[in-house]
Amino acid sequence: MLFDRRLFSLIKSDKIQFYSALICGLLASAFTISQAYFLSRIINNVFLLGHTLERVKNILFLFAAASLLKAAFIFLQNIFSSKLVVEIKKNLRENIITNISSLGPIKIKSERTGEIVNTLLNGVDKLEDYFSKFLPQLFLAALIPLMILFFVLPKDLLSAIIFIVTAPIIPTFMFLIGSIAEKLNQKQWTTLSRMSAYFFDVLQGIPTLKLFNRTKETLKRIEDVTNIFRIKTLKVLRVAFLSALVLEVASTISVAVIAVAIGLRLLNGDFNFADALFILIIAPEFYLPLRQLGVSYHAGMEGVAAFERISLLIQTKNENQKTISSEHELKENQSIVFDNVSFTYEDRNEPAINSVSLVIEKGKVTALVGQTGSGKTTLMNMLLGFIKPQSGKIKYGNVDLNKIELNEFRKKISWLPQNPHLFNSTLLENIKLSKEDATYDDVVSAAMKAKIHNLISNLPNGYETKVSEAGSNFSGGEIQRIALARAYLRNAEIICVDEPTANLDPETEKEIMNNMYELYQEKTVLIIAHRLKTIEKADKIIVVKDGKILDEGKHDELMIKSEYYKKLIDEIEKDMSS
Ligand SMILES: Nc1ncnc2c1ncn2[C@@H]1O[C@H](COP(=O)(O)OP(=O)(O)OP(=O)(O)O)[C@@H](O)[C@H]1O
Repeated sequence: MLFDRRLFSLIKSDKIQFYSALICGLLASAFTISQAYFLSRIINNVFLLGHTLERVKNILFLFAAASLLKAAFIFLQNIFSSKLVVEIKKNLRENIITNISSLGPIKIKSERTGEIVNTLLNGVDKLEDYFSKFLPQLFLAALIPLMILFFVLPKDLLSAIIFIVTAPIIPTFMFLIGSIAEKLNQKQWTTLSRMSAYFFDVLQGIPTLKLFNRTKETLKRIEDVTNIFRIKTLKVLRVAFLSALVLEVASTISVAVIAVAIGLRLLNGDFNFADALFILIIAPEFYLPLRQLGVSYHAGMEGVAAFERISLLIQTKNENQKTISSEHELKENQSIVFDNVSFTYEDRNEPAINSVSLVIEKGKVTALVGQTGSGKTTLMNMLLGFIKPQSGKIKYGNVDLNKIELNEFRKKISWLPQNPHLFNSTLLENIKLSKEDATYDDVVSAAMKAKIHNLISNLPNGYETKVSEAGSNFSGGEIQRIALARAYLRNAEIICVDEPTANLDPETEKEIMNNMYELYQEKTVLIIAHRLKTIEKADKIIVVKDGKILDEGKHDELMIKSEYYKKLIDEIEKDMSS
């Protein structure tokens, strides 16, 4: 269905712009009718009645005024439509971004980035024609012919009947052909999305493809994907051209039927010439909105097809939008409790976390240790709110995290992931990301604590230095320090750290680690620990195995009581010495 309620509801607050555009379209058509009326009178008066210029001066003036007003209303219609479209596209993109960010990194990873980018850019752009051309035309195609009929009916019943009989032919053809085109359009859009996702994958994986000498196969695959898209696009265009042709022929024949009916009566002398001319001039205008609807039908279908994908992205419920009730006010400095928490990933049979209960004590350092795949990251992602437990509770003090607004809780957290992301903006902005209202001096002081200030101030542009995409103009150690500066600036009460495992030389690693220990002072810290030093210094170590807590305690205690822990530490020591 081309009149999609969900799409129409996007107009929401911009209804005034939409209806203004519609009213301007209707007024422009009213002045087209006036133009036809005055023109028919001018021709009749000058050629049949032999009136002088002086005598037709008034009608000429009215004709010119109608022409000017028509042009003015078309201009205004375009302005209102453009404003409407800009607003809708802006709201839609904001909506998509908000929804994507509320999904959290785990769900986003399961989406294909290329597809999201295609939807965000091309998909939203496709709606431009839907709102600026198709939707107003849908209303105008219903209203303008009625308006013309209103003027023609009193002058000639036969012409009005021909209009009424022939008018449905164009929409009928349009919907018949359109239903075929609609399916083709959906397929074309799916192919385009897949192609974008594939290109994005290839772009990101170019070094890997080069390294494994797979460039040729990839080029062949690109050729195949592009060819499929070309064939599907041509199919859509073929149907679009065919539909335009059919609509043109149908409207031309209809106008011809009216012309013959009028001509015969004129020959017989039983029809007034001025009225006949008026109807003849106005006849193409009767079919014009229907034909234009046919032309924009293609744009409308593209918009609906694109919206199918967009709606998937904006429908994802923002589960985090919960309001805090007064009894759930967040207090300061509380311990965090995992109470019998379980979680299984969508595409897995075994739970990643299985009935886990643990306490992350306030003001203390808790380290998670365990083999790869044991569930450490999943536990941390739960605390960060990226994953919700499917059973059990996570509590901050007495407050269930499920019952509070996650963004409020997140304000209390600093996160140092293994590979911090730097954005393609200045160093200043990258550090300020953790505290929007920080001053320049705050940023410098945080950078000093993170021991990155000297490096930054020696750069030609200092804190205004542009960071390349994903920080590619900085080393792994430097990126870690910038992330550390973010954490110092944020000065949050809870710090979540996924300890870096690679990319750092021993000296840098030692310095960064020392820096981190300074940051941990008097904070509630949860670390996914990979270093013996960190583990030894932790106030509590939680040993994770196959999604369960195997043991917990201090390093010395665990070395005595847990064989499994001893084995883990042996492996860590081996890794560090290799
Ligand atoms: N997005 C995901 N979708 C499906 N399964 C996942 C996903 N992320 C993790 N898993 C699975 O969940 C289990 C726990 O993974 P998790 O990443 O929490 O382990 P980890 O202890 O942090 O491992 P590592 O030390 O290697 O980072 C593993 O079996 C893993 O394969």
